[in-house]
Amino acid sequence: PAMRVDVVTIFPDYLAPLDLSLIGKAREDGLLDVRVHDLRDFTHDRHRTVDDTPYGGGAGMVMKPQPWSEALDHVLAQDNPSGAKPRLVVPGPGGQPFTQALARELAREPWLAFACGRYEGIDERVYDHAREDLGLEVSVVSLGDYVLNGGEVAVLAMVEAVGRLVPGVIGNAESLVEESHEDGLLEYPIYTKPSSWNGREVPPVLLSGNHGAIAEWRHAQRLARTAARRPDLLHASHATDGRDVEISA
Ligand SMILES: NCc1ccc(-c2ccccc2)nc1
Repeated sequence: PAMRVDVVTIFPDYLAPLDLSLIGKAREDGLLDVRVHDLRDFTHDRHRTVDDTPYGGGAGMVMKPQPWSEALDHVLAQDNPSGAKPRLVVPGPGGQPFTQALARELAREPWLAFACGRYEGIDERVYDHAREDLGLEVSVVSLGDYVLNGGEVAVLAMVEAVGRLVPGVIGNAESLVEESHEDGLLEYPIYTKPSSWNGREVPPVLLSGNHGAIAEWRHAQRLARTAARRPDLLHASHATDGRDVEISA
């Protein structure tokens, strides 16, 4: 069964990359049903106004609640005779961290709706309305502690991270296992032909055919890389054997 993904944004063209390559093919194959909605289609004034000044003062503008309410009503009503509900995901710098674990969780949902904020964000009553009146589960999700100009770029990243986990989207060619963050360690260095390039050799163990030694070397590299670059990811279960391992920066 396809996963349905709705995205509401004032910049629908920003989501055009979802028509390309992997996600695009998954859409053709009917594995992903991605629909992009222009928030301005749910305004009724001549200027298609979606924002206004913040109560309480402060810089910037706030997204008005009414267009969002009508956009969400449209999403919920479109091709939805059973009255099913999507999980609403709102990218924002103040959200819970987006992790591979959350991507896996979202990949199990039959229907996701993404709300792309712009300006300083969306009127808080939209979140309350979605939860209390529309009965939606609403998750505010952050891709990292930095501020973008809007949620569209974050949605592209999340749809790619989640979409590729939907069964059938990734062929067997692209392996899904042993990826960074799949089991909490960063990935090991990888090499391909030629074995000698630019005066630089591929680590001999990888040409040895000794699969036990290769697996050992790779695990040691993952531990060392994680210790060097992401010590926050290391925990007790990743006990090293104490031997030092040379790694690239
Ligand atoms: N964590 C990345 C991220 C996601 C969304 C936004 C954002 C900025 C302005 C308005 C609405 C959302 N910023 C950063």
